Order: sequence, then C-alpha cells, then structure tokens
Amino acid sequence: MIHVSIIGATGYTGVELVRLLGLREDVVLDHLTSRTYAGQKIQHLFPHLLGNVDHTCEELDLEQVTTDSDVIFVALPHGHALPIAKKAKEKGKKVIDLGADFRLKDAAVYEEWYKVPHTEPELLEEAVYGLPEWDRDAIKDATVIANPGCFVTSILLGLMPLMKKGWVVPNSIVCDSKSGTSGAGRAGNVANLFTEVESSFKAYGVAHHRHTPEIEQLLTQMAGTETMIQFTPHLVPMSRGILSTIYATATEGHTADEIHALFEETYADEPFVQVLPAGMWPMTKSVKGTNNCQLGVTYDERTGRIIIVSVIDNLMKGAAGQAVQNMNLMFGLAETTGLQMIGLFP
Ligand SMILES: NC(=O)C1=CN([C@@H]2O[C@H](COP(=O)(O)OP(=O)(O)OC[C@H]3O[C@@H](n4cnc5c(N)ncnc54)[C@H](OP(=O)(O)O)[C@@H]3O)[C@@H](O)[C@H]2O)C=CC1
Ligand SMILES: CC(=O)N[C@@H](CCC(=O)OP(=O)(O)O)C(=O)O
Repeated sequence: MIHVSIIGATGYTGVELVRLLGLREDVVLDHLTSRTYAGQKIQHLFPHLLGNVDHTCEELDLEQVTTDSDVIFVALPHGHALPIAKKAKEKGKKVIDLGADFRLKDAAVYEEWYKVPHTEPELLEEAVYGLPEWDRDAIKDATVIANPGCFVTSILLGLMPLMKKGWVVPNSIVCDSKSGTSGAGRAGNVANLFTEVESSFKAYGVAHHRHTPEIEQLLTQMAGTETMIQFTPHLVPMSRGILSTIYATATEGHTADEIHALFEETYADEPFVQVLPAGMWPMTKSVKGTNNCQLGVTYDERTGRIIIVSVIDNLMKGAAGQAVQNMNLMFGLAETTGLQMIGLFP
C-alpha cells in the first residue's frame, strides 16, 4: 500500500487528486489538508465525492504528515512547497509538487519570474522535471518531482518530436494557448467571475507569462540549443481544458507526411499521447476528464511553417493526472494505473 497525503486538497488540483486516488486499492489516503475547511468532511464540500471519500480535512501538521506518508502531493500556490519538501526529504519521503517551486533549475530565474526567494537550492538541484514522455527513467528514481505547468505540458508535447530532431528554427516558435477558468484555481478573483468570463475571450500575461522560462528551459534541453519562444495565453469561457496552437518555421527539407510520421513514431508507445490522423484537429472536449494529450500536426508549404495543435485537460495531464502518472513511475507501478479512462462526450 502507498500512503499518500494531499496538501491543499480543497483546491481544484487537490480535489482532482482525491478523485483519482480515492478509490484506488493500492493507495491509502492519509491526510487531506486545508486551512479554510479544516474539520469539514471533503465529501460535503465536494458532493461529487459523496459516498466514496469519507475524509475530514485537517490543518497541516508537517511532522505528522511526513511521518505517515510515503508520498506527499503539494497542491498549493507557488512558494509554499519548499518547507514541505525539505521536511519530507529529511524523513526519506517522496514529494510531488504541482506548483512551480522546483521547475526552474536556476533559482535566480525562479526569483525573477515568481518574485519569491528560493530557499532550497540543494533540493532544486535534485528535483526531477516530471514530464514522463521526456525522461521517465529519471522520474523512477526521483524523490522530489516538479510537476510541469499546464500550458507547458501542452506545448512541450507538441514540440518535443521536432526539437529532438532539430527540425525547427529554434527562435521561430510562437505558442498561442487557451485555457478554461479552472486553470486559475478556486480562490475568488473578480477576473474569473461568471459575469466577467462568459461570452468573452481575452489574452493575458502577454510577453511576460511565468510559464515562458519553463517552456524555454525544456525546449533548450530537448533541442540541445538555446531556444526562445513567444507565448501568449488566453482565457476562454469553459471550466476545463487547454488548446495550444503552435507555429514554428521548419528547417529545410521536410514534407507534411514526414512530419506527421515523426509524431506517430515518437508517440507510438506513449499511453497518454494520441496523434490524430493527418487532416484531423483536436478539441478540448475529447480529453476532458482524461490524462490524454491529443495532437494534430501539418506543414504549410506556402509559409514554410509547421503547425501543431495540442489539447489537454489542465487539471489532468496539466496537473493531477500527470502527478499520479509520476507517482506510479516512482513506485514501480504500471504508469497507467488508475488513469485509463475514456473521455466525456459530448
Ligand atoms: N489549476 C490548474 O489547472 C493548475 C494548477 N497548478 C498549480 O497547482 C497548485 C494548486 O493549484 P489549484 O489547485 O488550481 O489552486 P487552488 O487555488 O484551487 O487551491 C489552492 C489550495 O491551496 C490552499 N492554499 C491557498 N493559499 C494557501 C497558503 N497561502 N498557504 C497554504 N495553503 C494555501 C487552499 O486551501 P486553504 O486556503 O483552505 O488552505 C487550496 O486547498 C498551484 O501551484 C498551481 O499553480 C498546476 C497546473 C495546473
Ligand atoms: C487560466 C489561468 O489563469 N491559468 C494559470 C496557469 C495555470 C497554473 O496554475 O499554472 P501552473 O501550471 O504554473 O501552476 C495562469 O495563467 O497563471
């Protein structure tokens, strides 16, 4: 049995972890923490859990949590995973951080983009970036996992085959992404009120979104050459889902068929990445509630650009689903355990 605690269990990603882990026969949910809802039953706060998860939310007792758990999922705003990971490491326990505290390898870059000091440089050095399709062997041996950002996952999976081959001009990449409002978390915020969001569509974080250095860090590793991108996120009136349209200028000598074949070959054995047949384009609805990423790709001979469309569920492959995929790898389980599901349609 794997003993699991979820820190920040009442946020959108935390409660998605509860949904994914609550009925697993190989998992014991030990502690579900929340400051606001300590003392309340999680199934009363989230009635979709009724009859299935009978836990009461608790204030975080770090000593107790790190004693009882084999793995601790941290689903808190950035900046808060550092002391938890430090204590867990002291006790030889594993941590999967859904936030950004261990994603950027350079503490100075983290501090520049997140405006908080990084106090655990040794743990940062040791942390493994949790994108299984990129380096699952490193994840298997990790004690601290930096679960990737949601936009980042959609973009990295869309570009990885091309970056590894050097088939795109590195600084030509433009990433245009759209997210549902659950991406912004559950905390009250005027910008995310129904009245602000419905029947509307807006860009934000233009030219300075904090996922930019994370995307560039990983693309640079994949390509083996310094890569800079243009990234613009948008907020769309839906609850879940991310769609990223990615444009990149091709280095010479590739056809649409070749590029499509490269994607099919790269992801042939990947359980959660589906390359659509040529001419088909993905939609967020097809991956809702699943850990899947669906990709469409083509080459525009007129402009010389490769175009990739990538969709994920931000709370699943973009957060909790990927975190559970990482847990499975860390504990030597089949990577798909508890994650094989067909999406909701319509
Ligand atoms: N939503 C998404 O699609 C994605 C989110 N992430 C990342 O995952 C993490 C969690 O996101 P999400 O679930 O959306 O966030 P939410 O805002 O929905 O939930 C945050 C949780 O953390 C607790 N919390 C909030 N502030 C603090 C604090 N200062 N100290 C301790 N606990 C706090 C909240 O409960 P309480 O206040 O009661 O303690 C709540 O349980 C974030 O780092 C986010 O960036 C990553 C990928 C995708
Ligand atoms: C719609 C929306 O606001 N999305 C969030 C990104 C999701 C998220 O929580 O970011 P991490 O993956 O880095 O943790 C944002 O743009 O800040």
